[in-house]
Amino acid sequence: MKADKFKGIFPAFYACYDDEGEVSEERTKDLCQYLYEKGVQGLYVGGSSGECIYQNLEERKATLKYVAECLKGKLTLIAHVGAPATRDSVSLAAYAAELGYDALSAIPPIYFKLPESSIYKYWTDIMDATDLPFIIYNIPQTTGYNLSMNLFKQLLENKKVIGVKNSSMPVMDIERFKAEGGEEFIVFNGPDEQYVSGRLIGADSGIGGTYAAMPELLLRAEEFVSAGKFTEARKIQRDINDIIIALCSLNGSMYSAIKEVLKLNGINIGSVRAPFEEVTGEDLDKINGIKEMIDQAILKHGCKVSAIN
Ligand SMILES: CC(=O)N[C@H](C=O)[C@@H](O)[C@H](O)[C@H](O)CO
Ligand SMILES: CC(=O)C(=O)O
Repeated sequence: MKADKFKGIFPAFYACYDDEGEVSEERTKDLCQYLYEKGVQGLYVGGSSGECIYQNLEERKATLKYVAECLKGKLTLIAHVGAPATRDSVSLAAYAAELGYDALSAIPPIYFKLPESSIYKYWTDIMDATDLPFIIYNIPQTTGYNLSMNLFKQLLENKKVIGVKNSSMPVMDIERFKAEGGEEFIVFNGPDEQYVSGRLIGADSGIGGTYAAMPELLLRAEEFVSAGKFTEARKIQRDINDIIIALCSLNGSMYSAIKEVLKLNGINIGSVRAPFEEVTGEDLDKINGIKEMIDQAILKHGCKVSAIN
């Protein structure tokens, strides 16, 4: 197991739609190329940011396919295959393996409040479907289930479990998962607002829903952390947080705000799917200001604008 390929900055990939709201091959590949050129280490495809819960299986498979066609062998690709029914997750997992993804990941079952035995079975059924390594996704804010140490330890007995993406807010959860998982076990920081603190307390890497809006800043934060430059790291985290708060302060979903920012960067991946709401009216005019905040922060912190050239 080469842990290094799971180290670094992994933007959560967005759903890319055409003007009619259908998954777009061309726009999916545009976003792939854009992020590749920024120098990120990998992508987390089809998660919350991929609007997975609002897409059908065919759409999710199409996205997995377009991303693999563009970036397989170039970046580390993690397929999120969580779905309400185990059979759909298994079908997505098998397809991701066929496409050559590097790892699978999944949220726990949603909607029904199932016992831990069912959650264990759900994740294990996904793992049994392929030879790929597996990354547990703990995101209690959206799933209502917070991974217990008990179930975590049980899952660690399966050698396919190589990591956890932890999005719960206490950074101590990251510390505990790392302590229990061990040196080789990969812990991904979930909350982008706590990237620096997550890394300091034990996270190896980060997967985040806002990274693709400002990959330069996250890559730079990582440079500061790995160089032990903690004052600089804290300062860039503050600017990242101001940007996230601004992205979340508009009248539509954060993903809509981010997609509008991306449009200003020349990347049109359409809008968001209902029930997510679009940013509209006067709030749409505020996007220019957010893009300006990102550009200013990129300059201020001496970020590389492109990894290629
Ligand atoms: C609750 C949630 O969606 N968490 C995401 C994944 O961990 C984050 O990446 C957020 O999108 C990000 O921290 C902005 O709040
Ligand atoms: C991290 C995130 O936003 C996702 O699950 O896609």
